Amino acid sequence: MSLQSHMSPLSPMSPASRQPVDVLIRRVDPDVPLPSYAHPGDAGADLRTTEACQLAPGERAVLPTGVSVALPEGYAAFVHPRSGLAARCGVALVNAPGTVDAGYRGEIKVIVVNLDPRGAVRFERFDRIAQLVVQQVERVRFQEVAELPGSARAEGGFGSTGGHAAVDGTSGTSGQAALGGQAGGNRYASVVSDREGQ
Ligand SMILES: O=c1ccn([C@H]2C[C@H](O)[C@@H](COP(=O)(O)OP(=O)(O)OP(=O)(O)O)O2)c(=O)[nH]1
Repeated sequence: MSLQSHMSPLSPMSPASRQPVDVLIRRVDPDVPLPSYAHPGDAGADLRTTEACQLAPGERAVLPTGVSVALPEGYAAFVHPRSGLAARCGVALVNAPGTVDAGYRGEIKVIVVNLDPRGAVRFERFDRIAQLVVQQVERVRFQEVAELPGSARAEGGFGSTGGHAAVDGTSGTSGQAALGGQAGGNRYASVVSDREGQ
């Protein structure tokens, strides 16, 4: 019997059909728990800080995780924020997602920032501060051409499809530049009309 004939088209692939990829890991801090997935099906394995740290509003820090890895060629790992810390405390990663290259053998670090305008955030040693997502990545050959092939989106970007009240084209020069200034066609009125049409 083929695999497809006894699986509904909507059923997820059986976990047994995808073998985990082995990744060599070394503890820089001998006591740190290894990164682990909290639930079956999770994409990210939690990373912990090996240093306690307190961040005032707006402050950032580069925190050590106590581990280094050797990823197989063709893979990279991405350091992602934890949504619970973001929603409850305003903690973000400055460079989210951080990229860990296959050739990197140093300790994985996490660049946290406290975006809460009022409250300080404190991390204790071994608190889970981020999650590591390991993915296959392509290397490409850039082929220079004089003209690119056409597409439906063409050069539209930076809010060209509307839908955000905050995109009013008036706050900040960098925003204006990104929207193509006054001629960008994405000022507040056009965003409102876009919403009314939904
Ligand atoms: O959140 C992060 C991001 C990066 N790294 C490590 C792994 C990565 O392979 C290396 C370099 O990262 P990246 O390429 O982002 O840094 P860069 O500023 O471009 O430095 P470099 O010139 O060393 O590539 O730093 C981390 O530990 N955590």
